[in-house]
Amino acid sequence: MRIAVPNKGRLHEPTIDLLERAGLHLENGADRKLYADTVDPDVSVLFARAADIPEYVADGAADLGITGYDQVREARVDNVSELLDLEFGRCRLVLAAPEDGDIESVADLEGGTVATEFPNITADFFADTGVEPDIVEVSGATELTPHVEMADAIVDITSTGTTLKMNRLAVVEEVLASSVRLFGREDVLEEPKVDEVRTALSSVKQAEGKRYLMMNVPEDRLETVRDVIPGMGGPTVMDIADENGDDGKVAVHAVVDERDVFETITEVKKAGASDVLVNEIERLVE
Ligand SMILES: Nc1ncnc2c1ncn2[C@@H]1O[C@H](COP(=O)(O)OP(=O)(O)OP(=O)(O)O)[C@@H](O)[C@H]1O
Ligand SMILES: O=P(O)(O)OC[C@H]1O[C@H](OP(=O)(O)OP(=O)(O)O)[C@H](O)[C@@H]1O
Ligand SMILES: [Mg+2]
Repeated sequence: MRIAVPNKGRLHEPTIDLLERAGLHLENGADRKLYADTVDPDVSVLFARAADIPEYVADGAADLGITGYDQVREARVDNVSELLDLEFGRCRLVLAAPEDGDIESVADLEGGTVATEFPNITADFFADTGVEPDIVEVSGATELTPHVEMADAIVDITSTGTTLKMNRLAVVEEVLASSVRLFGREDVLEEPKVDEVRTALSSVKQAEGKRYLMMNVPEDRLETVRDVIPGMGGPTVMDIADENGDDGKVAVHAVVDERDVFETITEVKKAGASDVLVNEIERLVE
């Protein structure tokens, strides 16, 4: 099983980091190499440009791919399926035009020109609107094209909006919302390894929003503490082995939403718990 991952650019680091956290440690993968092995002898990694990854997967150079949804859509590959939203690399493809110009709606682009690094997505977007501008493909610095009379508007990536603002461009309409996805070629999806990889990556995502709470609770307060612990299933309750005689306490462990931790600590303290520890969780397979 081979996974294609971004070789550089902003998606490279977070993707490698995710694979590592998922337990798929890379080996022999020094920078600038084309391939790397992983600790799993059945899983290797191919480094490729973010934009090339969907085609590599579709054509069989790799079986699974990790790249932006925008790239998957732009490649128009029809034999791959999405397996998991990895929820980083969040951005929007937007139609944007000069702030103080005449383009205020999609309809204003009839007979106009739109520059983009994403000609297929742009064509699909306009096909749905019935408006038919010329679409000009550029390979970078798209934001400049309206100011050099190459285009009336652009379709480009935005996240913080800084680049658009710097270039005095305003969003006319959202074209596509994107984030990084795990996807695979349809003829390999039934292989058990695909699900193993998907589960490993998803376990990291699951763990990100959770914390592992540990606390000591007097046995006679256990039910009260139980009642104020939210989250996954019931807490785990363990006897505390105590050489100096039983002091009537148990250890309570629970997985709790990160957002609930603050309130939960207040509540369990009130209910009689002590020695509360909050731990990060590396992976969580439900
Ligand atoms: N500003 C941004 N915020 C969030 N995600 C982004 C942003 N810009 C790009 N992305 C996501 O990252 C993907 C790759 O962009 P990136 O700029 O890293 O590569 P690239 O410009 O294609 O690299 P190169 O052309 O140098 O190989 C995009 O397709 C998109 O999914
Ligand atoms: O809304 P913002 O936060 O400003 O982000 C948008 C910018 O980010 C991307 O460029 P990137 O930084 O990847 O540089 P690149 O043009 O070299 O790919 C994208 O092409 C936009 O130009
Ligand atoms: Mg870029």
